[in-house]
Amino acid sequence: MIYHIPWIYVPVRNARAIWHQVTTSEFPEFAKASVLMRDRSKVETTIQAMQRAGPEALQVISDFDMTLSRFAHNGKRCPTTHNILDNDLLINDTCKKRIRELLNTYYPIEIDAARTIEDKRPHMVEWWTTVHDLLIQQKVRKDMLAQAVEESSAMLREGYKVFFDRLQENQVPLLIFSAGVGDILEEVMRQNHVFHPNIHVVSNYMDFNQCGELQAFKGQLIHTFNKREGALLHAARLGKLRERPNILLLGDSLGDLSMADGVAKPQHTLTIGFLNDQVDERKESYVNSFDIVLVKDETMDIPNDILNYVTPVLTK
Ligand SMILES: Nc1ccn([C@@H]2O[C@H](COP(=O)(O)O)[C@@H](O)[C@H]2O)c(=O)n1
Repeated sequence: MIYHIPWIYVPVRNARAIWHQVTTSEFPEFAKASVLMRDRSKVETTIQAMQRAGPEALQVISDFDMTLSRFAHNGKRCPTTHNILDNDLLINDTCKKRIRELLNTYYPIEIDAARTIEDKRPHMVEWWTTVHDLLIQQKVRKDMLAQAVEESSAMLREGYKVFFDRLQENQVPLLIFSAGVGDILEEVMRQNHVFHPNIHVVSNYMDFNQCGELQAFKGQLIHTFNKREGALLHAARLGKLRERPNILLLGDSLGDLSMADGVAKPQHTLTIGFLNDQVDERKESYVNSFDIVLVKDETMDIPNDILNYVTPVLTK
């Protein structure tokens, strides 16, 4: 007989094994129905090893859009950093219409479980470059960005403050590696009072002319599926950060798994994947690729629980 229990994805073949897993866990929070794991005992051993090494050995590498920020709230989609620019303050109606058409064309390709990453890459380059060109044509104004963020429905995941503050208090570096728009994600964090000094951002930053109008995007384009190149390119700039051997990695796309490829000598890596959309189609590949998969979970509860084990509470 094959039993299925919520937090373990693979079928368990006998009642003794189930009893063992239910009763011997040091990590009761993994019993949440939204938590899937391919190999729970490996996850637990990794957390224990990270705990022994302490916060000095830890770094967190995270994607931003739909990972630190929410995918949905009260049944409505929340905007990505690109979508926040869809505002009358910044772009005209024709441009909005075109950007929405592009989203409807390319987002389904980005999340299509039947296509390979190699197949998706050229489409992503096309999507990002077309949208960036449109934004440049609109001469998006730097002084309007903060208001656009204020007026947007962007939200960080529930429990975000505990997450950001805990990392800052323990001086654990947080590397945000985003294919979104760097200026916008910084502003989202600023307005939520969590843009702490331990945060380093690698993203697509806007380049403004002397009048404060968008004239280009800086550096090499980052899209969902070229983060490995970005990680290697920025490795030198990240200096000491690269030397922290234990990594907690958070992402919402299989492309995010390469965000840690620039780390010098990784020892213990724990990957958490937020599975927000196309759950049934993508569940299997996410469980095969991430150590922990959080299904339609809009909270930071599991990352916070893990940080509880690995970093001490220093205030209150
Ligand atoms: N014009 C665009 C381009 C991309 N997006 C979405 O933004 C996300 C950014 O990537 P992360 O690395 O931060 O996850 C990506 O998943 C795209 O769906 C967009 O909304 N508009």
